[in-house]
Amino acid sequence: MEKIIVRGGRQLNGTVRVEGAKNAVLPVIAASIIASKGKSIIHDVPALADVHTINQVLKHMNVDVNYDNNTVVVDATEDLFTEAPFEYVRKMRASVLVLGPLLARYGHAKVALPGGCAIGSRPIDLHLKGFEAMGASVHVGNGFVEVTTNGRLKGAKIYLDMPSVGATENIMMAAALAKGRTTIENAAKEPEIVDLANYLNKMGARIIGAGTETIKIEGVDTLYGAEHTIIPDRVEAGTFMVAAAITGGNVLIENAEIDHLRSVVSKMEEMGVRIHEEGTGIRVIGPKKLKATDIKTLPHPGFPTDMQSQMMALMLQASGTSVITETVFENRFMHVEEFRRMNAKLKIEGRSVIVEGPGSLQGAEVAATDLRAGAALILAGLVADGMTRVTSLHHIDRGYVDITGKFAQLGADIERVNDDVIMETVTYKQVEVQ
Ligand SMILES: CC(=O)N[C@H]1[C@@H](OP(=O)(O)OP(=O)(O)OC[C@H]2O[C@@H](n3ccc(=O)[nH]c3=O)[C@H](O)[C@@H]2O)O[C@H](CO)[C@@H](O)[C@@H]1O
Ligand SMILES: C=C(OP(=O)(O)O)C(=O)O
Repeated sequence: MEKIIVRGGRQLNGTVRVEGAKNAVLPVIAASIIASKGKSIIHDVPALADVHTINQVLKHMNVDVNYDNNTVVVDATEDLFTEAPFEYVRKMRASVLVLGPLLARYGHAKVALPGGCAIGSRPIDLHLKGFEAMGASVHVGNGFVEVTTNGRLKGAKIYLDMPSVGATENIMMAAALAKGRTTIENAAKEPEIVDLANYLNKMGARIIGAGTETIKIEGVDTLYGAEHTIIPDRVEAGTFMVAAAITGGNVLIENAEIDHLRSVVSKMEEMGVRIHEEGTGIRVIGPKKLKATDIKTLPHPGFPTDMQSQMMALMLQASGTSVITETVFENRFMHVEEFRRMNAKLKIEGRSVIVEGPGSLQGAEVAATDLRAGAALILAGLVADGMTRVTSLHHIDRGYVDITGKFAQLGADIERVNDDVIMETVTYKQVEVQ
């Protein structure tokens, strides 16, 4: 079994570069299939398992996709097959983002139902309500959701019950080719929404207001391939910010956008961490002693749920009682049990976790329950006494490129090993000796 092994006690120092954002690149690659003319060239595409999955989804639909040297070239000008099967959606929920583009271009899309996952039930009802408001019919059966429309979608006024990132993206993509104007109210405001709107506008779409709670989309007849560079990954940047802070280190995080991280910066400063912009990056200097704080996850610009578990690791080292309240997902505390295996003092009370610090964390064998939880366990391992072994690495590989190499470059004692290989080698050596 593959494991990441961390031996705690090293301070992290140096420079690390952040990749293009996973949560921006997935909708952008999905959107590239709306272009019935021309190729799209997408730069700063991270070599993640999720990128591989979305590329596979596109290839399955007869799209010509080439990924080389962090650049994806997409040619979707041939006739496309409008289905995404369960084998891809099972691996990555963001596969549902092909619904909007396919519906807009072909009036038909069929995608396996994503189902729940380790952080919550994650329905897609808001995506579907949006499509229905634009005149589409939705049919759910045999594990699939099928969306169809006779002729072109029609622009509509759509109010989202909550500012869902995926629903905002799917509706924005569908509306780009609809007849007339679509208005999305209570839209998600995440930087990744802005990145997608910028890319769609380069393709010929007419979208204004992305990044605010009202997005207006004037439908056009055709979209064309376009060239685009993906924004930096604010969650990867945030993860390295915590790494610097938790080890009392001094790290320059390059290619990080401080404006995308205001809530994280503000909370970490409250904890005593020094943070400032430096060139195109962020410098983070950890204090000798961290202070406790409280956090509530919220849609952007509130504190991001994708940084909740990493901040929990940081709070475990802070003096006093901290409280984390998770309001975005109903079940995103699976990492609490794993932290407890490392001697963390944590108590779950409804949607909050009470963190008692500073703890004396102990190395243990722990499992990544989702991708951010995996990163958080590595962070805890950086300061734990002894050796921490993190398993279920497929989760981490969805969202982090070479996390082991990047931490090692900053001075961490960390390696990725395959136990099976070690066992085989040991057995072989024993045989030799005998
Ligand atoms: C690929 C990607 O970009 N993933 C991000 C995206 O996920 P995703 O787009 O799935 O997240 P949403 O913003 O849609 O979900 C937020 C909340 O709304 C609920 N909901 C959502 C849609 C819907 O139709 N009905 C409904 O009830 C969800 O169950 C959840 O409780 O935003 C999340 C919230 O910032 C992040 O944690 C994920 O990393
Ligand atoms: C929850 C996340 O991603 P996804 O929506 O792809 O599961 C994440 O990036 O933390």
